[in-house]
Amino acid sequence: MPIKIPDHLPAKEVLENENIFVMDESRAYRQDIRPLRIAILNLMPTKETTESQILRLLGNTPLQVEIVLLHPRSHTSRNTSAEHLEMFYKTFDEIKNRRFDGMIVTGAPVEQMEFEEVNYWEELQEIFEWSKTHVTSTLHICWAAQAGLYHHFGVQKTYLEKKCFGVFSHRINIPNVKLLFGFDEGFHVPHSRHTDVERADIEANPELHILAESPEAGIYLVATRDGKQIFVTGHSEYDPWSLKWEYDRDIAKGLEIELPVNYYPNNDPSLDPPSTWRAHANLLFSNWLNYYVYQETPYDIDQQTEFVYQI
Ligand SMILES: CC(=O)SCCNC(=O)CCNC(=O)[C@H](O)C(C)(C)COP(=O)(O)OP(=O)(O)OC[C@H]1O[C@@H](n2cnc3c(N)ncnc32)[C@H](O)[C@@H]1OP(=O)(O)O
Ligand SMILES: N[C@@H](CCO)C(=O)O
Repeated sequence: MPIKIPDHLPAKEVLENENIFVMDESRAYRQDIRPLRIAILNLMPTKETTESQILRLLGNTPLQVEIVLLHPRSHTSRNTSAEHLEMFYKTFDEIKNRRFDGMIVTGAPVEQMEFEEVNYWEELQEIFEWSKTHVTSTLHICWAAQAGLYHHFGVQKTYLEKKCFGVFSHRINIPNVKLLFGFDEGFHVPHSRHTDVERADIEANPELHILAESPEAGIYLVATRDGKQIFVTGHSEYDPWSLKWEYDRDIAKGLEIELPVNYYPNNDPSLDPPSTWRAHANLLFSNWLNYYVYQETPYDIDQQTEFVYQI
């Protein structure tokens, strides 16, 4: 939440220069407050695990957040029960006449097929188009980041020779961007993917900015200039155990898989992996909710306004 301080207090300029978000009294007085409406399009097979991971991060804010869980109607889930979906989820058709302050689109284990082979691709494209007019800011995670970059900007994914698997160190590329407020210069994020996006393909589009990346794992955070679309190639939302489950699963299946990098103490898979990315994950989600959703969305959500923020 922003600090509200008197309009002409000298500390206002000092804090603004340090990138602390300060709201003067006159703006604070004018600001109306209501719960934020966030849609979560959950494409993961392990939907219940992902629900906890994302809600844990969205819950770490003083803002009230109202959640609408979505699943693609054009896909029959193998790993989540129909009862669970019936009880807790809606489909796009049921909500497409509403507007949302924010939307999160999760990853999905379909990255090794072409986008057009994914059976809900057409529906996802329809949702991506709708998000441009009905959602203030959309956060795309892992495969959804690749899908969104491809749909909106024609960025192709590329196949990695070896799975990018582990916890990698990252650095900030552009200082003073609100999504990265409070971040340390170096921070850690898990990645778990067989595909990638190329720097040159992102840089070729002047609308896109690479906000953070990793020398080993590559591009991590990309945003449009107005912050309306955020693309996150890693899994900051993962639990400490998520990479272990994936590693154990692949070993049990007899798949070729190396130990996740920089994960187990002494690279010993019998030892408990510590979480080294939780603080960053919380900050990423609360910065997004605060600066890209809450501060930008209109009080009357059905009223369309232009974004004022520019990176
Ligand atoms: C790059 C990223 O975004 S990473 C994020 C993805 N990571 C994860 O999902 C990690 C957790 N997932 C898992 O561990 C595994 O997917 C498991 C254990 C749940 C299932 O593994 P498997 O049995 O080998 O795969 P399965 O055959 O069930 O297919 C996996 C998923 O892909 C879906 N899928 C397969 N083919 C298609 C297709 N053509 N179009 C759309 N979805 C497809 C399956 O339907 C299933 O998803 P669902 O449960 O929502 O229906
Ligand atoms: N994180 C994914 C990558 C495959 O899409 C997994 O290992 O399940």
